[in-house]
Amino acid sequence: MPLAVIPLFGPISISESLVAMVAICTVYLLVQLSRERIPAGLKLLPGPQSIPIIGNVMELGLNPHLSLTTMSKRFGNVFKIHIGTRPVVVLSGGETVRQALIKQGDDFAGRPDLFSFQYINNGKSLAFSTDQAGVWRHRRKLAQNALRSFSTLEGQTPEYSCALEEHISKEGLYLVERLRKVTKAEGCFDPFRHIVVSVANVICGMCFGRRYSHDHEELVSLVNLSDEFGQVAGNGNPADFIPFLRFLPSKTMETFVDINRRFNKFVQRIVREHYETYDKNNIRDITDSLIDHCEDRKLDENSNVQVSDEKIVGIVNDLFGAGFDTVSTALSWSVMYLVAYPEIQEKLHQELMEKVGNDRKPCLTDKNNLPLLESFITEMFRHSSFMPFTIPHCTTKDTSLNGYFIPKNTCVFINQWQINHDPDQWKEPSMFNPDRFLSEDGVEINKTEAEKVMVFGLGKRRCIGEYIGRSEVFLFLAILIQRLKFSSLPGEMPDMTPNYGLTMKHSRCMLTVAPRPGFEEFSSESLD
Ligand code: HEM
Repeated sequence: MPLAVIPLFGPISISESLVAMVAICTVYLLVQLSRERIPAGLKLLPGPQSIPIIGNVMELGLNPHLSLTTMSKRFGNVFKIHIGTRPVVVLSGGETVRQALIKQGDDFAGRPDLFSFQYINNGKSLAFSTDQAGVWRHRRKLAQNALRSFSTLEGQTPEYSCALEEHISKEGLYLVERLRKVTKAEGCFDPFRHIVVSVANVICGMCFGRRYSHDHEELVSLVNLSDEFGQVAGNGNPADFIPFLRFLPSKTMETFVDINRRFNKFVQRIVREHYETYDKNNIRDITDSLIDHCEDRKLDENSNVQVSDEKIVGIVNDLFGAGFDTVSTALSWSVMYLVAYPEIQEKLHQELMEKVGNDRKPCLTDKNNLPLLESFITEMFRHSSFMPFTIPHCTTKDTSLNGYFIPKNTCVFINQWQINHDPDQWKEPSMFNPDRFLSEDGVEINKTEAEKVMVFGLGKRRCIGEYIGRSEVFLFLAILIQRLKFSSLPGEMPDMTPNYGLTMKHSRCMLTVAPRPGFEEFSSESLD
C-alpha cells in the first residue's frame, strides 16, 4: 500500500519512505553537528544573513569601516559576518573593546592566518605573522627594548635631550627648508611626498644609523608607493578570505607583492652590511643591537628561546615599515586640517609664539605647555581615524564576550573608527573640533576625553611605537607651525575624503607655504 502519492514520482512504498526519513534525519543531524556548539548559558553571535561562497563581501563595499559601523547599530557591539566562507567577529564600542583587548587580552591576542600576510617581511613579521604566543612575546619584548634604548640614548649634541629629539628636530628643520625651496621653485608641493621621506629618516636613523637624501631614488620610490600596501593589508581584503580570488589577476595584489619584495631587499642589504661591519664594542643602532642579541644568545648555554636569528634581526623590517607609514600619514592629515581650518592654524601659531617664541626651536618638553597643539593632534587622530581598524586579531581559545560564544581561531576586526565616532560618546562626532579636548578654562588637555580616542589599539597588541609616533607628530608639527603658514592653492579646497586601507590616506594634492615673520631667511644648514 502506498503511504503517499506524489504525482511526479508515482507511488512511494513503505521501505522507500523509511529510507527517505532516515536520509532526512541524517542530513538534519549532520547540519546540527556542523553548527557551532554553544556552551550552556552563552548566546549565538548575531549578524546579517550571508550569501554562499562570498558571504557579506558585497555589504562591506569600498568603506568597510562605515558599513560595519552601520551594521553595529543593528546587531550590537559583538556581531558576526562572513567574508567568503570565513566567519569574522566585529567588535565596536569602547567598553566592549576594552573588555576584549585588556580584561580578556590573552584570548584575543592572536593574528589570523591571512593570505596576504605571508608576503609581509617574508611571512616573518612581528606584527602580521601567526607566531606562537611565546615567540611573539619574546620578539615584541626585544623590539620594545631596542626602541626604548635607541630613542632615549643621548643625542650627539647637548642641546637635545635625547637621540629621538635630535633626529626629529633636525629632520623637521630640514623639511621646513625643503618645502620652502620647492614652493619657491615650483609654486606648490605634494605634502605626503616630502613628509614621508623626513619621517622615514627618523626611523632609519634609529634602525640603521643613516639618513637618506630627499632625492634618493630607491628610498623615495619605496616610501611613496605604500598605497597598495595599505589596500591589501587593510581589514576585509576579499582575496584574504575567498581563495579563488588569489588566482585571478589583480594589479593591486601584484603591486603589493612587488612593494614587499623591494622593501625586504632594501632592508636585507642594510642588514648584510651591518653583519659585515658589526663590532661588539660599538653598537651603532637597532640593527646592531639585534645582531648583538643573537651573538650573546649563542654563548649562553642556558638559553631556551627557540627563535631564529632571521626572526630576531628581521624585527628591524617591522620597525622601519610601521615607523614611517603611520607617522607620515598622521602628519600629512595634520597639514590638511591646518589648511582646511585656517583660523585653527592661526591659533596654533599664536600659542607657539606665546609659549616658545621665535628665538628657539620647539622641543619635546614643550608638549605639556602647548594644550592647543595637543588637542589639535588628538582631534586629528579621532576625526581622521586613519587606522580605521587595528591589524586583524584572532582568538587564541574558545571564549565569550558580552554573553556571546566566540570559538578559537576566529578572525576579529576591531572597529577603531566606530569608537572614535560613536554618538553615545562624542558630541557631534563628524565635526572637527579640537576644543572638545580642552579643559573648561582652556589651559590643559582633558585627559579623560583624550583617552577615549583609540588609534594605537589596546592591550597585549597595543602599538609599541606609540611614544615615538606621538613625539614625532608633536615635534614635527610644532616646528612646521612655528616657521611656516600652509595654504591650499587659490580657488582650491583641500579634499579630505579618505581612501580606505590599513592606513587611510587623503588623495594626493598640491599645497603651498609662506614663511612666518622671523623665518624669511633660508637656513644655511643643509642635511642633504
Ligand atoms: C601615529 C603613529 C602610529 C599609529 C597610529 C600606530 C597604530 C598602530 C596600531 C593600530 C597597531 C595595531 C594594534 C593591534 O593590532 O591591536 C600597531 C601595531 C604596531 N605598531 Fe604602531 N602605530 C604608529 C606608529 C608606530 C611606530 C613609530 C612604530 C615603530 C617604530 C610602530 C610599530 C608597531 C608594531 C611593531 C606593531 C605590532 C605590534 C604587535 O603586533 O605586537 N608603530 N600600531
